[in-house]
Amino acid sequence: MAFITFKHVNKIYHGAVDTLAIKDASFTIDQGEFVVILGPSGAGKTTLLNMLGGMDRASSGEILMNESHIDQYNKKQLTMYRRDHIGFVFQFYNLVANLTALENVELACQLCKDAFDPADILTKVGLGDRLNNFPSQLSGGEQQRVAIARAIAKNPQILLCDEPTGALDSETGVHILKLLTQFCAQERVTTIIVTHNSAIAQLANQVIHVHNGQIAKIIKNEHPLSVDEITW
Ligand SMILES: Nc1ncnc2c1ncn2[C@@H]1O[C@H](COP(=O)(O)OP(=O)(O)OP(=O)(O)O)[C@@H](O)[C@H]1O
Repeated sequence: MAFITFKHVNKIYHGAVDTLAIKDASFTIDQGEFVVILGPSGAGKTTLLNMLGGMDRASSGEILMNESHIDQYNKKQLTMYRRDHIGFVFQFYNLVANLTALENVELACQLCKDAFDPADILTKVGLGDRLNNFPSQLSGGEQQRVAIARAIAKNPQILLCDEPTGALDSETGVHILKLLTQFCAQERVTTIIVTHNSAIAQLANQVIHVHNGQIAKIIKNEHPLSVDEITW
């Protein structure tokens, strides 16, 4: 049994005009995999990630994590699922501006059962000497490292990253990808990255190509490249 399963998932956004954002998506992800969801703007990548992370619901179909039916969870169960199992990293970091780096990570850990020590994790991502800096006193790459520390410190089973290097120059992006791949390998945390950057796909065990709301193809990669080997 796979760790994560999507079976015939559809997502319709209801509005003045209904949008079928995801059509009949089926795939599986194993524990500890590094997965890239790749596709152009508007393809439905974020919609897939939000359903995976319990931030949004499928309109139909099944979503399972460890044999639990996420698609049937009520609001409270979804909150617990997000809190206990999911770490999120966003393109624009989403840090709290009036909290320091340390306080941002502490805040995310407060409600978690098995959280790591926030200062330890910030030190691991190379920010041991920046604990008391506010986001505005950090570079974009450093802010993203705080955001990764915040997601990792919860000790999640799944790390979901939406264009985590999208706002960074390529050199800083490489540092961020190294952190993510190292964490995935060392802690065996299933890591799923949404991007339109096909270079990043070379790092993945599995690449899920999304076009017009459909899974266009799924490529399994027995020998993913390391971050130093990829060409941008
Ligand atoms: N809350 C919403 N309400 C209505 N339509 C939405 C909503 N969110 C997304 N959509 C639509 O669903 C489709 C898929 O959007 P989604 O954000 O998942 O794409 P994406 O591949 O992540 O794009 P990008 O790379 O630009 O972020 C798009 O047509 C979008 O306009």
